[in-house]
Amino acid sequence: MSTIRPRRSALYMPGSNARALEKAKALAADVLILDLEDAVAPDAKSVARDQVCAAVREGRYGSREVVIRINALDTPWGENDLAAVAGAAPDAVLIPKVSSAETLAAVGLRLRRHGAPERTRVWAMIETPFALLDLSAIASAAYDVDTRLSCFVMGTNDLAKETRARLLPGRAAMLPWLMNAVAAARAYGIDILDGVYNNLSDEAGFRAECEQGRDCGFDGKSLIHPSQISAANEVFGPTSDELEAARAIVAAFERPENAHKGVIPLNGRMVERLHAEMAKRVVALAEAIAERE
Ligand SMILES: CC(C)(COP(=O)(O)OP(=O)(O)OC[C@H]1O[C@@H](n2cnc3c(N)ncnc32)[C@H](O)[C@@H]1OP(=O)(O)O)[C@@H](O)C(=O)NCCC(=O)NCCSC(=O)C[C@H](O)C(=O)O
Ligand SMILES: [Mg+2]
Repeated sequence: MSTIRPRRSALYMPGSNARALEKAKALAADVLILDLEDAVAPDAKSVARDQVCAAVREGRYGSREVVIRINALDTPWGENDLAAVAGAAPDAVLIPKVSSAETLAAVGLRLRRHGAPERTRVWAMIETPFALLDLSAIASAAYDVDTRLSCFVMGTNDLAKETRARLLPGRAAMLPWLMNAVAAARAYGIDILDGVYNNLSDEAGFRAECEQGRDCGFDGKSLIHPSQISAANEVFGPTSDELEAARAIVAAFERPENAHKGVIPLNGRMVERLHAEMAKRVVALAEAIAERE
């Protein structure tokens, strides 16, 4: 089993907000997304870029994964963002509004030219109608090591804007796109994070959407406020019952009498080796979370 990096909670913060960048050092989010794009007004773009790169260079974010979202390459800021971010060496650069695999190839090329270290990965926002029509090709960029692609992040606000679909409780209109994106990510072995929930005062609605995202197969949820972190961590992490059940499955297949069996009964259920693989992943995720905490 490859090393698992918990990505239950990914908190966006405006790169122009120095207080938020500082506060993030003590928050329990698995991932911090320092934003240079939509959360930053045009006249604050260059100050935000300098501030974010300085904060990332200085570090002190502990085990949290630090990701910088740049402006798209076809905007007035994108090229300068990418050059500056390559030097700051975050864990990943998040590219907004990716509509084709070619964009990811262009990003990979520039990161190499600007001397970004190998450990800096590329994450892609899925938030345009063209991306929805070409998910498989975009995800397949992960097989080209030069693109560094390792994670998708859903941009459900932009999807609602571009398609005119409504973001209603249950997200019926979005579900086909969400599930196709999950399938594309899994096909090419990358992680995928769900979109944000905009209503900060609706805790029950937020939790329900986290549960829906987890049930759809997402690795975690992108967030907009620190108050959303603990519910996301809870929902996207294994419960103690799930962990106990997973350990029981792993242990059952390790017993000598089951060594050559493909399927066994356990506590009244059929359990196959594929369930043992799933169980091993649950155990590994729980261990990675425990290590972090
Ligand atoms: C949504 C907010 C503008 C609300 O701000 P505010 O009313 O100031 O929040 P609070 O007063 O409740 O803040 C309390 C303290 O917490 C800190 N804080 C708030 N938000 C963050 C954050 N995101 N990260 C870190 N720290 C945060 C405040 O500084 C307060 O601290 P203190 O002074 O010590 O009390 C605001 O929450 C916010 O800006 N959120 C992020 C918005 C954002 O980044 N949006 C862009 C990403 S979403 C997106 O683009 C999705 C995608 O592309 C799509 O298309 O769907
Ligand atoms: Mg967006």
